[in-house]
Amino acid sequence: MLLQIKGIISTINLLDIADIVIVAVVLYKLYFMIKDSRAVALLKGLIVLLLATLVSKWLGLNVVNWLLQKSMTVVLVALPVVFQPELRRALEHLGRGRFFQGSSLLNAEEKETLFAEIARTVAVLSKNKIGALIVLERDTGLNDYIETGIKVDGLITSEFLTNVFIPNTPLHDGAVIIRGNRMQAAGCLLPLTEDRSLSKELGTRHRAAIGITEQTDAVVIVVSEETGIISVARGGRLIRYIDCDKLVEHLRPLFAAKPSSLSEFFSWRPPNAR
Ligand SMILES: Nc1ncnc2c1ncn2[C@@H]1O[C@H](COP(=O)(O)OP(=O)(O)OP(=O)(O)O)[C@@H](O)[C@H]1O
Repeated sequence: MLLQIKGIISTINLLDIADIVIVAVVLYKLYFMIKDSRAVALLKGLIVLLLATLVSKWLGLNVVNWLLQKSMTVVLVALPVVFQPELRRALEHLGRGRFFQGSSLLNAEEKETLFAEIARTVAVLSKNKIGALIVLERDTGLNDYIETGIKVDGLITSEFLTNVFIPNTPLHDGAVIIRGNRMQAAGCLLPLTEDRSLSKELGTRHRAAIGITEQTDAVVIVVSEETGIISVARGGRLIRYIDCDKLVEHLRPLFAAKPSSLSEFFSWRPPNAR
């Protein structure tokens, strides 16, 4: 027995170890990607289906086994369709490494100015219960959504941004999209989330904020017209009841200069704050 183990160990070379490490890291990342997501429920369903298939084969239930095998095929074919947004985000994340990415649009000082202007705007809007939807572009281009609105090219200042959301003005309906420190468009239409587990009190403004962050890596700030509550959406999750003074603290890490693509890949976790 000991000799056998020694024999196996002596056949393992560096490439085998690298092979095992890569598979382990990929499985570990995969686990964190699907943890807390709807993929977990689906994975459980698949495991049940797999077990049922094995048991039916073991018991000799030929027709049941045949049916289960066919349904496994159908489920596997349907997976890319059902998880299109998740797959898209994962692939975009891979392609978003430093190697592929242009340099950040803003330097540290410009970012701080932008965040301060946004925080001042949000404070005014929240206090006066003026609804707002502010989308901050990150690495995923938002041109498709910019096209749905009215193009506006202007440096973000608190006065300018506040003005856009004043009720009954032409641009107040829909979302503002910001790239770098410039507004690209206002009155933009965003995709609504289809997440049925969301609280009924969240209307289309909040659902649009979550929707676009499911499909892109954008960060969205929402001010509720009804309550003045400030929320931040990212990665398909909504963090509510954000203190206006703390908004910058929420934004800063999301726009921090990135480490190399490799270390970013290994350190990535799906956002899970709600
Ligand atoms: N798909 C969308 N894309 C962009 N903006 C949208 C979208 N759907 C709704 N909105 C904005 O949200 C407004 C309606 O908000 P609604 O009251 O339905 O949402 P809510 O989440 O309850 O927000 P609030 O708390 O501000 O009332 C619209 O007037 C529009 O400005």
